[in-house]
Amino acid sequence: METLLIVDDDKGIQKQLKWSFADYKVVLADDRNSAIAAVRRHEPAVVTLDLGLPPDEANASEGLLALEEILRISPSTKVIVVTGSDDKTHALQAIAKGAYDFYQKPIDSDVINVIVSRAFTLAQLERENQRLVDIAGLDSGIIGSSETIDNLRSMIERIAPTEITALLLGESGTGKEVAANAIHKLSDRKNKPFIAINCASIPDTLLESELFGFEKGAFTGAHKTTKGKIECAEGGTLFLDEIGDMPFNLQAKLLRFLQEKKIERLGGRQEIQVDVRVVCATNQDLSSMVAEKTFREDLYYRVSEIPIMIPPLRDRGEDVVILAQYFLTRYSQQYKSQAKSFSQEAKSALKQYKWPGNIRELQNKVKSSVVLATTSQVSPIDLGLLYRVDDSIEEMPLNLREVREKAESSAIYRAYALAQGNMSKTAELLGITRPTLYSLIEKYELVINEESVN
Ligand SMILES: Nc1ncnc2c1ncn2[C@@H]1O[C@H](COP(=O)(O)OP(=O)(O)OP(=O)(O)O)[C@@H](O)[C@H]1O
Repeated sequence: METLLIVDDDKGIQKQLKWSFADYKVVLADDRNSAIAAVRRHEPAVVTLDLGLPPDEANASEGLLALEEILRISPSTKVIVVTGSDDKTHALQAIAKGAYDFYQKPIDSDVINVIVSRAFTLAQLERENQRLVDIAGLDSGIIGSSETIDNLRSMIERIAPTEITALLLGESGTGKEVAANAIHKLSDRKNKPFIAINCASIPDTLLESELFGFEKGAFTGAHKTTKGKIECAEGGTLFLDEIGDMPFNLQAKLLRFLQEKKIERLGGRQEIQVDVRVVCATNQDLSSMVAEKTFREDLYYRVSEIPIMIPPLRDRGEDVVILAQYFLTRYSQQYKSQAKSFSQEAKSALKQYKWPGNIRELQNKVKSSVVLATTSQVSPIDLGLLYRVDDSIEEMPLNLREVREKAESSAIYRAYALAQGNMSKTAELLGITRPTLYSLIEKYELVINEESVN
């Protein structure tokens, strides 16, 4: 239960307020000293403070001093000042000193309840944000507090200061580039460039010049000598994403750079010494590529001195909610949206979904939910996710029609999750046609992700 401190010297008002705040643990104080003692002892998130405290009941000097002291001891406390019916001046003075809001007597319990409950909501959100910042605040930038992420973070902290070549393995969108960047940021190279290049997204013919650079006149269109990504990363870190897509004929040249730290630009005759640390990533099975002779064995051993597995989001437990809240806060500020938190159903839906696109998919879903949400709480509908009520047998209704309906919607949800959102596969798994699936979804008012209707 949240603690609310009421500071008022009028016993009648104390009683009235205590009675109207039955949902909180109410602590009472009747002057500045007892108010300060209560703040230190009970650390209330919200305080209502009558500005007319003894020995200056007719004015606001004691109340304003109490406000300053409370905020000095506990700057995040939400103080709602209570003033006389026509005392706007002191109310505004209090706001200028950092009070959260003001309220003018006579007391209307409905109105003051709304103000206090909003203050608690804000305090709670601020606490949640602070918790996320604490978790995320680690220099690594890798958000999450699950055991798998803790292990990943400590592994990264250990290898970052060394020159070892790490091979980051994991599904698409799990945060391989984030991990590579963390290795860079926690190393002595942190003030030098971090350069990422995705070997799969650059045509084979261009990859060599992108990486190694070229001399003027090396090929048609090479109007001036240009440095490649390796030289641009001098002193820093080069992240080679999708290393499995490196063309075979370029692999020998890459190996030479990794072993001797020397490169030659395209069309150049001169060797250039470079000081670049390399981190690689792939979601392919490099060892079977070695067996199939599409990836050089010597390069494989050179790039995978330490293989690091980045776990998929579905194996990170509560992290999905922590990450979602982090993205929600970020996008809500960016889009000036009123969406501030997730409903209980939305949190369950986030945990139930399998996230085939991992954190990238989560990020995109949260981003659109921020735009779609019409209230401060994001629902599963805003996220475009299905939400399944977890029923234990004891909680199942005895009415057979209801049991059937619940079982059906639960089966639809499971099939949908197994089919990773593909509607044709969902229908196939359930042994029904797509139109029947759609009519069941409509009947049970299940929410589906429109993007995945295919
Ligand atoms: N732990 C994390 N904390 C915060 N954001 C994260 C985290 N992991 C990933 N992200 C975000 O998720 C998105 C995808 O991450 P990233 O590009 O690092 O994945 P990837 O595994 O390299 O993907 P791909 O294999 O498709 O290149 C990025 O926007 C990234 O900022």
